[in-house]
Amino acid sequence: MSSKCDGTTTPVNVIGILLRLESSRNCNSDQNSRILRDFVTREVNAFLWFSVIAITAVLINKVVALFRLWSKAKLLPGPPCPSFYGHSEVISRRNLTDLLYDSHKKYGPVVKLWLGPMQLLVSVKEPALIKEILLKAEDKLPLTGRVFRFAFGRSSLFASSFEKVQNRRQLLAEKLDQISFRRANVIPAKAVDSSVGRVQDLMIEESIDCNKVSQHLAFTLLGCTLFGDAFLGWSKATIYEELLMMIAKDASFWASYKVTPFWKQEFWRYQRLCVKLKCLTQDIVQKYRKSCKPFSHCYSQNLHNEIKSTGGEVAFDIPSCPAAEMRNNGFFYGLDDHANPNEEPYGNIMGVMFHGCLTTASLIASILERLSSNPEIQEKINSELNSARKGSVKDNQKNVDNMPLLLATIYESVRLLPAGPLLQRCSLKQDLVLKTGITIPAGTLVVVPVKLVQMDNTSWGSNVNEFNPYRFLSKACNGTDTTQQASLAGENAEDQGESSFVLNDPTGKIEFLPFGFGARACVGQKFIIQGVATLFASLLANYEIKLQSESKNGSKLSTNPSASQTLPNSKIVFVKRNI
Ligand code: HEM
Repeated sequence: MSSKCDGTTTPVNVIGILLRLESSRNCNSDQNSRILRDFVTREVNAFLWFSVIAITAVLINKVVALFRLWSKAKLLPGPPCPSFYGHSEVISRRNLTDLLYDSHKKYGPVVKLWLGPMQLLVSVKEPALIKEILLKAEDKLPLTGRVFRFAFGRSSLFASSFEKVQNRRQLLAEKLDQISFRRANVIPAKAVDSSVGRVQDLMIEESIDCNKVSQHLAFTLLGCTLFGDAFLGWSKATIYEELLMMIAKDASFWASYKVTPFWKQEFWRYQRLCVKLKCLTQDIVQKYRKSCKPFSHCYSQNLHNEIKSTGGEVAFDIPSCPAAEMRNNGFFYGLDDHANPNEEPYGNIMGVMFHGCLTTASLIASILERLSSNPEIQEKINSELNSARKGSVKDNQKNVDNMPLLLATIYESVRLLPAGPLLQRCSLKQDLVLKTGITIPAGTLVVVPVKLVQMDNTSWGSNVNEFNPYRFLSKACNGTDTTQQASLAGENAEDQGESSFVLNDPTGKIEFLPFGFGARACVGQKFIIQGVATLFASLLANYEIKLQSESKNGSKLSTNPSASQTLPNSKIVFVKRNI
């Protein structure tokens, strides 16, 4: 007799043995499944415990970070928080610049606002503090990179971390310097030439929409810079411009989603526009690479002859640009690196077109608006242009360099209407400790309200709201180097007669921030100031810009420094000069 696993006994014979074998197999499989069940239960329990511990650790971390942020933020001045969710509701009801204007007035140069329970915004308005922050905080908020990433893929020029953009920034700056040095004048002259053709088409009842023409001039200027001759003969340029503007309209909206909105049809429509733009970018880049002789000698000679034969005049001499030199130094060489897996092919190029077009269009619109409502300044610039031409026709750069009133007009226009209302910075990893002892916690969105800084009467004088390019000029005394300061404070230099002026270049002054400052300042600043100056020199040589009579009354800009200074988009008229 032997016992079964359940305790019963079976006789020792063949059948018995078979039955015993069978029962022991059953018994083993029961045991196995019990062991398996125990194992699974233990594993699941271990996993659950691990998850609970991990989630608790994350939560504790968050709570500690929250308390740390709150305790540090408590020391910063600012309006009391209306709810756990911060000031978001107040901000959505009011313009942020207006809110900051009132808050700075009440709380001083540093003000905090809560955008959410974990998102702190600190605004700084005092020049010394601004300088320190813009030099110390080199990162930007991740949202900045998201606008470009959503539209054009991963980019190494417009990303939030400074580490990622450092190299490409330097490379772009070098390329733009080369362009400024070699062909600063030929680009705008051609841009004007090609744009004016379009300007005629855009004319409705002899007047033209200021924003539309500015957008077109900016697009042509940037296109000519990046793609050379290939751009001027490109049949798809108009579609490219339209696509770029359609994307620009929605870019911030889609980037504001924390989770990519795959479920929205409109999002896919937007993505299709971005893909189309990429295909067109590829097309023009290939054309550019094939031609690879932007502004060749041949073209400039033809253009020169053409203009001479029509009796017109170009503002400046057109330099030749040897093809071999351009082939080796092609604009995209190194800038759009296809071998880099962290970059979308053509992403940087689309990013530069996007940012460059929007900001430059806003600057051109502002200048057109100011010039059309200040005909006396326009005429003075025109006589400045005539004397510059008499002086050094051969030296391209010197011509705009010798036009201080034109340059001052550009600086004054961008002071009154900067491309964006805020500069933003962020120190992603470390707290920012300022010399004054103020600590701004890591991850805080630090903003500089550019409009408020550039409209501050303590830096710019009592006439801060007026368009007065003379604030950037000093009177040159008897041709000597001695200059009389009539600048920043905005004294009326124009009252000092028709004597020659020298420009007090505001670049690098912390009260003048349209192109930012510090490690993340705009790479295109020098290039675009020179480009736009040459563009206007060419434009004013051929046309007088006038405000259409019925839009005169409605075109006054607000004089309230906190008010959002958007241009009224007046209708302007280009009147051909008799030359
Ligand atoms: C009137 C025209 C322009 C204006 C007003 C303008 C303004 C600005 C501003 C305010 C910034 C941010 C600076 C900061 O945060 O300190 C910026 C960044 C930048 N700009 Fe411009 N910009 C203009 C044209 C251009 C052009 C034509 C290019 C290139 C061809 C360019 C390239 C860049 C780049 C690459 C950055 C990113 C810098 C970074 O994030 O590190 N900009 N620009």
